[in-house]
Amino acid sequence: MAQLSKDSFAADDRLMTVDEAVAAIFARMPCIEDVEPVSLIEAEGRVLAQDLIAPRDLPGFDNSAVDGFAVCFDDLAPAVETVLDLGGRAAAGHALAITDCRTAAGFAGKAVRIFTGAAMPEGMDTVFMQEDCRRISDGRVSLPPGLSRGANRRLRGEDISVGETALRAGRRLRPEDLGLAAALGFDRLGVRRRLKVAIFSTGDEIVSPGEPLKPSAVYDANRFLLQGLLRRQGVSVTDLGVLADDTAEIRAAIRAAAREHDLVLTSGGVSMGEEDHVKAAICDEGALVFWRLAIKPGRPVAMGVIEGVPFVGLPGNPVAVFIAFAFIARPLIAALSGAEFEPERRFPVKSGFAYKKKAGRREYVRVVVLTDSTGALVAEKYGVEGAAVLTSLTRTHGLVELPEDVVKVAPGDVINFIDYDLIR
Ligand SMILES: Nc1nc2c(c(=O)[nH]1)N[C@H]1C(S)=C(S)[C@@H](COP(=O)(O)OP(=O)(O)OC[C@H]3O[C@@H](n4cnc5c(N)ncnc54)[C@H](O)[C@@H]3O)O[C@H]1N2
Ligand code: MOO
Repeated sequence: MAQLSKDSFAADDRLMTVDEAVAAIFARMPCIEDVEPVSLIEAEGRVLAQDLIAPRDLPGFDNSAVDGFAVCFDDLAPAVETVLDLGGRAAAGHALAITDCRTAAGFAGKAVRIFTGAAMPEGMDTVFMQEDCRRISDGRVSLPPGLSRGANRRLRGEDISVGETALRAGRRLRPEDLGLAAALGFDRLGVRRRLKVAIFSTGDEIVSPGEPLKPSAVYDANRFLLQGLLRRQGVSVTDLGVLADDTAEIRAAIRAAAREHDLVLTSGGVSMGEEDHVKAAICDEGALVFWRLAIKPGRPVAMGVIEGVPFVGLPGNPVAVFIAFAFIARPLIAALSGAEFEPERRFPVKSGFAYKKKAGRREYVRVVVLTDSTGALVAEKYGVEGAAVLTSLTRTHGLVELPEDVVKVAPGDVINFIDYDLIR
């Protein structure tokens, strides 16, 4: 794997903004090169390694979008109903069956009974839906006026034409992408190998669920939160458990993890106290590339390079883990995996709350989104604020993003909402 140098990022005294950190990650982070072929069904969530070029037109032939009657538009009377003889039958997957021998030379002046997906008979350009037509018993059909030329016909190549780029390299493949690839005839795709990510929690007070809880200990929420978040990113996760607040132990564990993985993530131990050993371990074992960003929650997040492998020390508070993961670790994973990364869409909503904040940092407020009596979407802040409050994540819909320059929000102000589904 390509390795990062110790001086990959330049740090200065001012707190870096989230945008600066992400831009630096994308500018400097080498992505994994290895590509593996996988079956289409295994490709969901994986990162496409090369552009996928359409080897054929889609659809491959002009065909009917409805069950009904195909005609040549020029055979229709402009303003009144038209009665035509039926000359054939076109069913999907079958050759056109000519039912009227007299028309074997062509269908001029005839209609053809046609079904959805059947190829358009040559020379025909328009299809009536069967429920708009009247069958006349002697093999004729009455067609109403008013349809436009080309109605209910799907043109060859209207979805995608041969030679066009169907999916770009770097696409994290979604179910609909697999549908498109399959429709173009691909049964395997070249994807980047899964990123190998190691995680561990730190802290003398942290106990794995299932174990007895000593006084003043807490159960490890972060490893489980993180594993879920990581799985959704399509990476392979190694759970290294909980490490005590011991710099030597943490240093050794991080070094060993870096040798076997593409990325190491920890939680806890990155703030100011003398018990915060993770930051110290990164400085000793490798190089700190940033520590503390202009973001709340999540400010103490640390990033480093150990043995050429990126390392992110997420803060201990679970909400800080969630947010620093969404806005720092997730873009980093995209960069390392060679995946495209676009800032997730923000939706304007009305604020239902008043809020004050410091200039210069970006804040994320956990909110429920409701509809008011005028039909407008209103964001209501969750009642309990702290970054340790897990129910503030489980009982809300998403985050309101308050940019660096904002210092206060009043009820009724337009603010930007990000649904959790877009960031995990
Ligand atoms: N003097 C200062 N104190 C703190 C600052 C600061 O700037 N100056 N920053 C605060 C902020 S903001 C955060 S966030 C936390 C980050 O602290 P650490 O990353 O050093 O994390 P810990 O001190 O180890 O733990 C913080 C908190 O989270 C709990 N925790 C830790 N790991 C887990 C886990 N796996 N599952 C559940 N809960 C966990 C831990 O028990 C603590 O309560 O620092 C503030 N302090
Ligand atoms: O930045 Mo801390 O993450 O608010 O609790």
